[in-house]
Amino acid sequence: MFQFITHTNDRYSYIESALQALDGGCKWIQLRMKDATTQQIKIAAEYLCPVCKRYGATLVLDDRADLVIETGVDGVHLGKNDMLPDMARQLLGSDYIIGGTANTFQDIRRLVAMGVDYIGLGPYRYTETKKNLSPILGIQGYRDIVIQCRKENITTPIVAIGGITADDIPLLYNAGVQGIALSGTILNAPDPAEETRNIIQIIDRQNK
Ligand SMILES: Cc1ncc(COP(=O)(O)OP(=O)(O)O)c(N)n1
Ligand SMILES: Cc1ncsc1CCOP(=O)(O)O
Ligand SMILES: [Mg+2]
Repeated sequence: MFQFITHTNDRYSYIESALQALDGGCKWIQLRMKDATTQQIKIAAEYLCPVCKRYGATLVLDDRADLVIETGVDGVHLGKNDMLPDMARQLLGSDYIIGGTANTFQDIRRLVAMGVDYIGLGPYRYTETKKNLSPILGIQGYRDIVIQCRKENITTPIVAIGGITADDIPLLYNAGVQGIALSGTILNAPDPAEETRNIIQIIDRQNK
């Protein structure tokens, strides 16, 4: 599992960042547009929906469960300040993907009880991409939390996030996560589509 989280810099808009990742073979985009208006998010989501379908990629929105059905995306990623996942499930039903953010094992327990499809666990390390970061987990944090999940037979996929680069991926998979979410390391690479290809190869090797 590899999710690209959209961002913007002096070279790429949010939409262009998604197009770079799609060109590189990414099959799962999260449209995250912090500080954008509802109208801007809707326009970007409605543009990316058919593009992602052409690429055979899944598209989820960050935060905005309320816009999922009307924009036609595949689901939503919810943080602690967003709609509760069980409320989102009531709104969306079982055909949509709902992800939730965790920083601790207790967060994971709560999210699993609310029926999320996957968990974004982080941050792995410091990142400029998100303000008000939760405490950094580091590799030992992931190892400890994965062990606790196994003890309680929690099998919801865990996606590591936060300041992750290509070099970190084998270590994180060895710690027991099932997926990786990336933004900056792709967007800031000299050739983001090429970096996406490189990362997909690394992840494929972990899954063999
Ligand atoms: C895969 C994934 N994991 C965690 C997050 C963080 O979500 P959230 O805590 O809601 O913070 P914002 O992204 O909304 O700033 C995520 N977006 N994706
Ligand atoms: C959205 C989010 N949530 C925790 S860290 C993060 C940012 C991930 O982006 P990057 O890969 O650039 O650190
Ligand atoms: Mg959020």
